[in-house]
Amino acid sequence: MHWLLRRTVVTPSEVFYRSSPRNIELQRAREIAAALPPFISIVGLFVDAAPSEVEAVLAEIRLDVLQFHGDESPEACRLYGMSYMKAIRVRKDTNLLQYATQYHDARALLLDAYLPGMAGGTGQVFDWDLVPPQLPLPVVLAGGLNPDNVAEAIRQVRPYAVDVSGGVEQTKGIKDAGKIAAFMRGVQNAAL
Ligand SMILES: O=C(O)c1ccccc1N[C@@H]1O[C@H](COP(=O)(O)O)[C@@H](O)[C@H]1O
Repeated sequence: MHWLLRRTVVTPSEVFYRSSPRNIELQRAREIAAALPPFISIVGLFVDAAPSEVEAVLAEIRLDVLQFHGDESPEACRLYGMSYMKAIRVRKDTNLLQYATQYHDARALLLDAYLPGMAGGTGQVFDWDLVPPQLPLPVVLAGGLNPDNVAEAIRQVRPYAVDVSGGVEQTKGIKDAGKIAAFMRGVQNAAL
């Protein structure tokens, strides 16, 4: 789920990554997409998926944005001619300016925590001081955000949007409406 900060817009993500507890089958993803009101963007999350896998999803569901959360090259991200976000798992020596150049046509860089052996969705926060203030691409801040820390994260990083998964769940894969509402209040409290 992503929150754009200038306007409060919520964009749901559908996870197409078999190793994730949040992985969703095509049929269910289609049902969710069909139930959404108009003007809501749907993000499809992939981790090093084969092009045939991404194409199979695109043939069934109208995704608006692709979120590449693995080690996809810029060329791999461009294969579909669609808007995409590249997720970068940030650690001390990550050169985000270099990534912004490599993925210059991405709609945003999505910054997540680095945890060895894990693609993402870890619920871990990374050191927000590692985000340079003048990145030339919009930043979607992710990684361990929750209702208690999101306002501080926004004040410190000033991202274009925030993204949360585990921080608004009851159990892995099951979202909690109360926590989502609390998270939204946290976003509004940041008062940029
Ligand atoms: O949600 C997952 O299981 C997942 C698996 C593989 C890659 C990314 C995944 N989720 C995304 O990770 C970030 C941060 O999540 P969290 O808030 O720390 O739980 C977010 O973009 C999730 O959509």
